[in-house]
Amino acid sequence: MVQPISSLPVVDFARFMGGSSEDALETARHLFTACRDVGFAYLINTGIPQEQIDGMFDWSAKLFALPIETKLKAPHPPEGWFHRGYSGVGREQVSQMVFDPNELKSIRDGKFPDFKESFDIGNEQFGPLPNIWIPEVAFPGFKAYATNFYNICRAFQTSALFPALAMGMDLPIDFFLRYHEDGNNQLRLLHYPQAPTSVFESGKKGRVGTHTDFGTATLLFQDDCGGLEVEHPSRPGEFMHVPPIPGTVLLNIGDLLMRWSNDTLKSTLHRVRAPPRRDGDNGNSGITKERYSIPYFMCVDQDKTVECLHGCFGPDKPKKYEPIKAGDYVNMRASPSRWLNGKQGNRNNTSKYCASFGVEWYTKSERRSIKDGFKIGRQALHELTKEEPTIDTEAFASVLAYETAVRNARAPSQSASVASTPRWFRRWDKKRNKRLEEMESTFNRLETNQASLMQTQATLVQKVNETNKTVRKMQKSLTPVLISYCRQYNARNNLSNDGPFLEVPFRDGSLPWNKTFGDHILRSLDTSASIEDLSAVESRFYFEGYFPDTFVPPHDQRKIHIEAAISRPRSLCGQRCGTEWNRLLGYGMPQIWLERNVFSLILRLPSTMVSGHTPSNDSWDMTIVSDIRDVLELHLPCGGSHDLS
Ligand SMILES: O=C(O)CCC(=O)C(=O)O
Ligand SMILES: [Fe+2]
Repeated sequence: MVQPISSLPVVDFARFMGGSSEDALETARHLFTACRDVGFAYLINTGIPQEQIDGMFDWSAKLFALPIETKLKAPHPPEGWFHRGYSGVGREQVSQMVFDPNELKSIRDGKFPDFKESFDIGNEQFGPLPNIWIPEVAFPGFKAYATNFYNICRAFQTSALFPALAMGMDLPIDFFLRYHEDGNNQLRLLHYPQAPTSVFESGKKGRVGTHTDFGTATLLFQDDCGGLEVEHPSRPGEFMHVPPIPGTVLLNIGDLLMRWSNDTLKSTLHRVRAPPRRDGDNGNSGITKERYSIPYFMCVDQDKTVECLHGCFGPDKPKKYEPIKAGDYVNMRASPSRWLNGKQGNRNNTSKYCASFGVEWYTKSERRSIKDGFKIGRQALHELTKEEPTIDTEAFASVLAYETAVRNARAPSQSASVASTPRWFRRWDKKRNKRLEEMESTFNRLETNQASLMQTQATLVQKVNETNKTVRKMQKSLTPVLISYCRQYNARNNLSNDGPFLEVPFRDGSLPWNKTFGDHILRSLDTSASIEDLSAVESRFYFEGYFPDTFVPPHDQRKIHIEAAISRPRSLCGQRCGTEWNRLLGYGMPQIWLERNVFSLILRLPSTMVSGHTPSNDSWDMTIVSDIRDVLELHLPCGGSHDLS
């Protein structure tokens, strides 16, 4: 039965935060009695900015309007206790903790699964349970907004709500804060899609089944749809509508705080159904519009032990519960059957109620549909990571963080078995590792190949160097032949002064034409005229090239020597020298005559003049010596010339 109107208390935080100390105490007492008598209250003037709440609802609408593939880029892990990321419609059914199989069956035959989708967000700073975000590129701005809203809720919790509750219960003002240091809280965005009202009324669908929240307390923001129902404080089994009231935030107490307070504070049953029909609505056209809500669940730090609160027990009110570590309590709630180890569950060895969040509450067919949901999630994840197993996307990072969290932060009863790491994840992980191994072995192979290539390259370079050396040697030994050939050609075939001459290499084997010396480019000497045109500097370069280690004569004489070096001695032809010299030196003579004549000439000259090493100022003598050397070099075999090396 549902009462038409709610009669929840309203607690005004303006009087706690901005009023006198009497006002603050009065508000704190009011909060305490609301939590004691009803377990639910509307809070007003919380200081949480309305535009932030509206903004969060806008983001929530945008989020749930995303294509399913995008939403599943942040899949909620299969572990019921790992409340992070997106859960699709039908992924969860909240129900009371029930141990009797028949009762369980009757619940299952009733309204399930919950017709809603959700997205869970935790404290970004809380390592053990990392957030699972949709990659920023796929949903930019969401993470920043949601993180900020989470922090706003937490600020209200720590600066007003918990101090007020502690004050109202005559506990030290920071009492509850000391048990909530980790900020292990959970912001949940909920979306209930629209559906024909009849399906809710016939019980084919539910929104949220009857349950209590299991933590310390919950703040609940709801949109203007309605549908929330809370059990009447004094008439068990009767539910009253708790309509949304603009400017308010709902508060309700959770099971752990009820146990902690020796059942002084009340964790009240509540549920979400289709909102009440408005006057004149005969139900024929009834479509229950979609609904959004945002609960913020506050939880005790996992490692803190809660023990019956001061002021909540006495001679006439004995302690009902053993102290319990919050982590163990969560465990017990997540898997009560495992925790009870076959024993019958009852209100003494467990808490009174349990909102089931473990898959163990589902029937086989439900589990199958859940598995399908996971499959889509896995595929989305695979899509995201298959191209680059080491890609640094947020989703990949989330999964890695999730893996670490599953291994490290698994609640004690679950950590006993590594096998409880979700199978899909282990398979995916195995594949990923295999791919990484393959990549590594490919890389190693490539590295080995590269090393042997480098070895081959080194050998080749060595061979090329050796060949170059040989070529240089050959060139060196060929240089005199080339010099000889060119000069012979120039001398024999171009007796006139017009050229064109062949280029005669310098002694060092380099080719002089167009060679640069500092700013100078050596002009090519293809005619006698070009020799005549040489500047003093050019003639010096040419001279030094053809006669290294030799005394350098004046410019005019240099030109004569140069001409001699590239063709035939000018001094021995033309006007200054008669044909006798030509004949003597063998121009136009057969080789055999030439050699005989040259030797006879050498025999007639002093040895110092022949060697050409002795500097002499006598230009004529120098010219003759040079000419003779020239002829020797020109006409005798290479070995015959002492200068050619
Ligand atoms: O959607 C709502 O208004 C209530 C949700 C709720 O009670 C819960 O998630 O625990
Ligand atoms: Fe709830």
